[in-house]
Amino acid sequence: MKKSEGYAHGKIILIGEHAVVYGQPSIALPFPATQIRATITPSEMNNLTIECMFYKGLLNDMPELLDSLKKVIEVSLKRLNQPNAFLHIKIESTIPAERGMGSSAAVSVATTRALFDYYKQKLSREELLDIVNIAEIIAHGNPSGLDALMTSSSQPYYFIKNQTPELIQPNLDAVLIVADTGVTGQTKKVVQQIATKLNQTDGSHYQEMMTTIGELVKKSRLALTHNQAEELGALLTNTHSLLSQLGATSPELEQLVTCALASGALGAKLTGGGGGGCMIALAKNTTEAKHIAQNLTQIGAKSTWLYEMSDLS
Ligand SMILES: Nc1ncnc2c1ncn2[C@@H]1O[C@H](COP(=O)(O)OP(=O)(O)OP(=O)(O)O)[C@@H](O)[C@H]1O
Ligand SMILES: C[C@@](O)(CCO)CC(=O)[O-]
Repeated sequence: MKKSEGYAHGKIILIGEHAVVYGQPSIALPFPATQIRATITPSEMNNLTIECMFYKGLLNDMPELLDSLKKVIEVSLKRLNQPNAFLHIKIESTIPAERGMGSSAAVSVATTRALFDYYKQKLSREELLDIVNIAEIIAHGNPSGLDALMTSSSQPYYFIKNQTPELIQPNLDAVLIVADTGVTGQTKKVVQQIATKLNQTDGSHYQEMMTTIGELVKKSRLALTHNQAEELGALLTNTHSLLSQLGATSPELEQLVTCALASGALGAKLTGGGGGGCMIALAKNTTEAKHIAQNLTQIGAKSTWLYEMSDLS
């Protein structure tokens, strides 16, 4: 039986989420600890069928929640000149959905890769990002393009919307803890709420916050590449405070950030779209990171991961 597979992984935004939508820089890391696989086989029903954690059935009957997946399939098949393909598309994922780890972009990346592979067509990086970003407009409303890049790349990037992303080479002896509140985030909603704040008559205060986040990102790049863990930690915490003022946090995120800092983290912040989802904390070393992760679990974090920053050197 003909079969193809496409893969993508999660991403962690170290710093710059939300402000990146408005042209500020951001720094993000690939997160290969979480993965998505899309598998394509011929459909036994002479139709296009989908199987994933949210739904099993015909493409045409998919719930609105999966509109971005529907879009990515339609756009890919159109570009492949296969508008009436009879396929079964199965999505298996260890990226928690709606938690700021880029699950929507990763589903699109894996599915596009699998479809192009099924029809033995070359897929350039530009075309992949173009297709995924069309779907991300549905998922996020006004995507920066960061998630599409990061879920399909294996290296860290310094990213500014509509500019060629710059690879960065971290030099940091520290460990990042990633913790999931277990509560779904609301990226699209938070992106919309921030847009409303920026557009209101007294929105200049929020514009200034975006610029400040951009400055903190630039400083973070220096700290990340010059082994300045304490400096980076402070920059992360400052950014979290600005993201909170922008309305991107949630009670569960606040609880985990406060707990991480009280447990000795050098810094902590939400990551991704916010409104729930995941947070990150920076620890001096693995021992401290394990201690912080343990405390986060005790107060309710659903999952925690340790990310050795030296692995990126
Ligand atoms: N395993 C999956 N199977 C099918 N669709 C999925 C799966 N995981 C995620 N999705 C799609 O991605 C959507 C979640 O996207 P959303 O932007 O809210 O979260 P995220 O991408 O994880 O977070 P962020 O964009 O902040 O990093 C889901 O509503 C669904 O459409
Ligand atoms: C919140 C945001 O900055 C990151 C979501 O992972 C949105 C985007 O960049 O498209």
